[in-house]
Amino acid sequence: MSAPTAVLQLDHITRHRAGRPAVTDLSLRLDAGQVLGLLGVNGAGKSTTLAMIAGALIPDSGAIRLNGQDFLEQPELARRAIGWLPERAPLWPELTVSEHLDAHGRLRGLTGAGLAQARSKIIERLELGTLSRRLASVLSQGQRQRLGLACALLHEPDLLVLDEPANALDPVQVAALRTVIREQAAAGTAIILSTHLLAEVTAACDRVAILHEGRLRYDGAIDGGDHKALEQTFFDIAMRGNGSDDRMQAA
Ligand SMILES: Nc1ncnc2c1ncn2[C@@H]1O[C@H](COP(=O)(O)OP(=O)(O)OP(=O)(O)O)[C@@H](O)[C@H]1O
Repeated sequence: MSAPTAVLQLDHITRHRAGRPAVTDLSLRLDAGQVLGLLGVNGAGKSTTLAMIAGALIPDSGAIRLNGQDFLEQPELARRAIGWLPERAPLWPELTVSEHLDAHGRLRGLTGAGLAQARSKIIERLELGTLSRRLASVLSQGQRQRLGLACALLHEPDLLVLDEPANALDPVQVAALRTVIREQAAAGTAIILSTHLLAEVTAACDRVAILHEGRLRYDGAIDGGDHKALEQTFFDIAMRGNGSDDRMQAA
């Protein structure tokens, strides 16, 4: 029996920024219902990788496939299949919460009753009801993040891309975010999130990929219990850059 088609497949992608390699020869596979944590120190290439997955940056070389389709050849399909929350949720200060959801829905091909239904559902799920008429300019950091997540989830994407989603959230908001991630994965969404905190990965993900200086240095499952070995691996890679290929696991 052949393996199911991956939701996301990166094949040897490379991208330079300002003339220097930011991501080099990166290959990754992500299946439905999986939560992959992309872990790395500042400048490791996490945001560049996620921006390529979300279609905001084009790789210099390599291929990205979404549900088996070449992403670069079919940007429309990609837009509908992906929900992206960048590091700082890009909001228009003069639009309300509800207007943001409408605008994002239309960009993803939702209209009429379908859009109204999707908007009500996500407002209820992310508890945005009391904020729906508020302008983005007056939202707190946590509320902005919640609206950004609602925009990313509105169209029920196959793939959710979250760049440092727990940044600037308080512990209650972090717990709520993890609940949404777990529920979304249980519903079959493939999720990739970036962080520089190992604890964030062990709490929210079932797999970890460690990037260092733009290269994949480790890819393995996260099991329950003691994460000391993983912590040591991350430390070795981050501090000495010598998490060697022999540590690479099959996910
Ligand atoms: N807009 C940009 N212009 C030029 N170089 C950039 C730009 N953004 C990132 N880079 C460079 O690309 C490399 C990878 O950066 P990237 O932001 O992808 O890493 P990161 O792991 O997300 O870091 P952080 O955790 O600090 O956000 C770094 O060397 C960085 O200096």
